Amino acid sequence: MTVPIIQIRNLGKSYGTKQVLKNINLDVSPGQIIGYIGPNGAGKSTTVKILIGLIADFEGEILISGKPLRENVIDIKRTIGYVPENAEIYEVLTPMEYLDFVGKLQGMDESLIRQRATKMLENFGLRPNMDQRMDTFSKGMRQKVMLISGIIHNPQIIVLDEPLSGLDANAVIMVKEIISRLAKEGKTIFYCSHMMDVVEKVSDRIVLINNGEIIAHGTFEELKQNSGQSLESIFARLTGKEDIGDSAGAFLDAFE
Ligand SMILES: Nc1ncnc2c1ncn2[C@@H]1O[C@H](COP(=O)(O)OP(=O)(O)OP(=O)(O)O)[C@@H](O)[C@H]1O
Repeated sequence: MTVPIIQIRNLGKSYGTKQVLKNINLDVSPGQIIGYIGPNGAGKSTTVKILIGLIADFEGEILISGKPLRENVIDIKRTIGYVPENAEIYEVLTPMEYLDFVGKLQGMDESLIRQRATKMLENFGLRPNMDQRMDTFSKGMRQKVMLISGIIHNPQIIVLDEPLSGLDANAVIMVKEIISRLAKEGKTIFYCSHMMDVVEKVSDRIVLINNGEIIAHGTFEELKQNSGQSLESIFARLTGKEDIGDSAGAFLDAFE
């Protein structure tokens, strides 16, 4: 059996007296794509921030490639790539300057950064903008640069928080394909999203969290077995929000 690359054991997190993660247990094998989904405020970003070493104060244990995260955070950070949904990007820089900065923080050689960045920017259609300041960029263009910055160092684990945010249809197709190919190469993908249709298509396993707890876990086929429903309906049912149509009606009643 493959040794899990990520082992999350009894993970808990509180902000003051408010407990936002409770007893999260999860093993992820190399090459797996985990879809981590849950409603707003469920605890997805908190889990991710702990996983990438941004939040050090948590209960339980996380092992990455068998090593405890707490004691090996600097080394482990180099093996993880993170793409946040809304990153503070240094707008006064060009994509190339920004990627050069990020790559050097990861200990990469300048010529390798330039080579990879050029190729990746080019394939995202950003070649004409490579040396333009990013303050003129659209949200989607920035998101493409963020995606590249999260993977340029060729990490073993890639954590994506709503990576498709702001991307146009073609870019969405391309990123889905990139995610699948990275997984086939053995990279492990931890994919947080609200876009159920995409989660359903790209993930090997889906983990649904609500109020800081895992409430369902399995392949999409397993989750759907009992209900025969789409992931969106399963999500609504399990998180107790089956009356969304009523809520939408009530929302619009405000105009009356
Ligand atoms: N720094 C913080 N201090 C206090 N409470 C926080 C902090 N960060 C998050 N929370 C709370 O923790 C809970 C989980 O938040 P988190 O951002 O992890 O959820 P999420 O699932 O990522 O939500 P979303 O889909 O809206 O991004 C929420 O109730 C949130 O208000």
